[in-house]
Amino acid sequence: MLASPTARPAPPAGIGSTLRRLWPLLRPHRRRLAAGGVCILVFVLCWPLLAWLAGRLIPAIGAGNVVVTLQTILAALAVFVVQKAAQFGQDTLLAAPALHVSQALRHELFARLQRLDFNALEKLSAGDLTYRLTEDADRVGEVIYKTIQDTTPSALQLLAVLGYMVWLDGTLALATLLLAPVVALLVSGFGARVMGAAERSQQQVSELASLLGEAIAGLPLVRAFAAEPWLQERFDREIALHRRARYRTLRLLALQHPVVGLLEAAGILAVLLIGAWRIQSGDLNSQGFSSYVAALLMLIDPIAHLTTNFNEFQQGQASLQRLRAIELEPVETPDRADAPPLGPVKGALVLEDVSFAYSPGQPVLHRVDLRVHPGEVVALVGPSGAGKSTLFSLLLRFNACQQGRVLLDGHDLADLRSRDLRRAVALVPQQSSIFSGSVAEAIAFGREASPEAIREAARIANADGFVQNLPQGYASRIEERGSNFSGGQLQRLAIARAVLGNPAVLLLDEATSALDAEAEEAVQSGLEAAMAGRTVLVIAHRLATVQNADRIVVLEAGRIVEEGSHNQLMAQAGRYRDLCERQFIHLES
Ligand SMILES: Nc1ncnc2c1ncn2[C@@H]1O[C@H](COP(=O)(O)OP(=O)(O)OP(=O)(O)O)[C@@H](O)[C@H]1O
Repeated sequence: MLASPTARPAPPAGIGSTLRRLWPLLRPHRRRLAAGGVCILVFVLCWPLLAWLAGRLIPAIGAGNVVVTLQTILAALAVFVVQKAAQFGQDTLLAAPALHVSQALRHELFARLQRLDFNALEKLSAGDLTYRLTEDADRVGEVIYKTIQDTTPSALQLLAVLGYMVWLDGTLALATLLLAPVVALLVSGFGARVMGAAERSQQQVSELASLLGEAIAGLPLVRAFAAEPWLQERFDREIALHRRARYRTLRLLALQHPVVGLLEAAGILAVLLIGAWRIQSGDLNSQGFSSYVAALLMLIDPIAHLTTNFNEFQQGQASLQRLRAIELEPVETPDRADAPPLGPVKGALVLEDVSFAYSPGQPVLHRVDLRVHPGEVVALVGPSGAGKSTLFSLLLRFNACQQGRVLLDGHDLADLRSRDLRRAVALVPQQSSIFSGSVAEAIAFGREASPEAIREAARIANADGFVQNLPQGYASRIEERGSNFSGGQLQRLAIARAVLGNPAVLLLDEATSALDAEAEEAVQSGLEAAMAGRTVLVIAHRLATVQNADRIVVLEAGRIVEEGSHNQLMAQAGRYRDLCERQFIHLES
């Protein structure tokens, strides 16, 4: 029952490919980015200026020179005001593009999800996908924001301050710089390990989300089977795995901060020693050295930011990779560029020598030939796994047959625009999944429809009566999974949704769930009205539909084994009669 597979992993992405992936999303915001860039520049250039002022200030304080001290403090204050204003500009100007990018990323991914190949989609877990589109997308957005608004200024600050230090005293700067590669190596080494650990921990959360998705949907069933301890144990196992994976990441991060911090402290102490030697040998004066130390202290902040951001960048890359994995899943075959629009449809369906397999070498439909005339009602019956739902999936072009052709009014379905096809062929699924929202929205389901058209569809489906009796009529809210409506009411809404666009063909997957006699009668009367004047293919479970159908087609192991009216097939004493006797014997008698 639980946890379907997660999307396959994408190959590892480097920083370059990450930026290449994100740049098209950033491009529309280049003006704001440029303005933000100017603010960053002002912000960054203020640092060497402040270091220079510190060089003047510290000796002036030491000499008790109040005038110079006051002048320098006022100048520093002015620089701080400019710098903080630039920082505000940079943060506000760059926040919008960063947020837009994460929104665009989510939009693209959701659009991709809507186009995914049905088989690929069915194999993916809803919980895992939800996690990717929420948490992973959020993390990527956060990294984009940080990279633009924090990492870039920090890196530039580092460069500007280092440049100033080299200008002050090359030898001292060289000694300082010798430490930098050691720090950089350690940081990047840690980064790679943090990324690996983060990926494992995110994968674990995904699996947790898959389990939760299934658990929440199946909670009534779990309770009915008293399987709570089993599910709890399974959940506990997942959260323990998650805790362990998360702990590994946190331990790495915990180790990284003191190691980098220690290196920095040792570096500063070494610089102080070398500074004393430079002053002694007369190569540097105390003002220059004060300035140098101030600049050195100004390096700590950007290094700390860069280290943290680098880790977050690595974690963000793990998330981006998980998002990219969705992009690698196959999508539905797009419509042919020259697909002609489908005019008015009569509803003639033809399956010509159709064979289909989900996996190579395991055919589910074998050389099926079927002709359904406009307005005809054909019931599909057959044992479980015979291929009835698969046949429906071909008629909606959720799947394409590997051999033969499926035609609607003489047009090969492969040549039609999927949107046209799905407007002409409407589905009433077995489980009437209705989206939350108002009743009118649930019937319209994204299509332009006047209130009258919606009401008319509901009237046909025998739903208008009960909807009118709701306190807010068609504006009444349907909760998630239709929990505030009865099974029969939801089925009638699903019928209304199907007939709204006046489709020529109706595919009915009759609900097998037991409705009470009254609800069943209400649904049945809705169905009969909906079927009038349309070609109907029905996966039949109700005896009434089977008996009233113009033709009954018996499918077995992917082949049509019998065809005819109820009476003809009963007279034949073949598979159909056998099925009837087994399934409906009490009704027959
Ligand atoms: N997405 C899929 N991937 C692989 N195999 C599938 C998939 N869907 C269905 N099958 C297989 O194809 C065969 C036909 O399944 P199908 O759902 O079409 O049968 P059915 O007649 O509708 O059964 P039921 O009455 O139980 O719904 C079964 O063996 C099933 O296991």
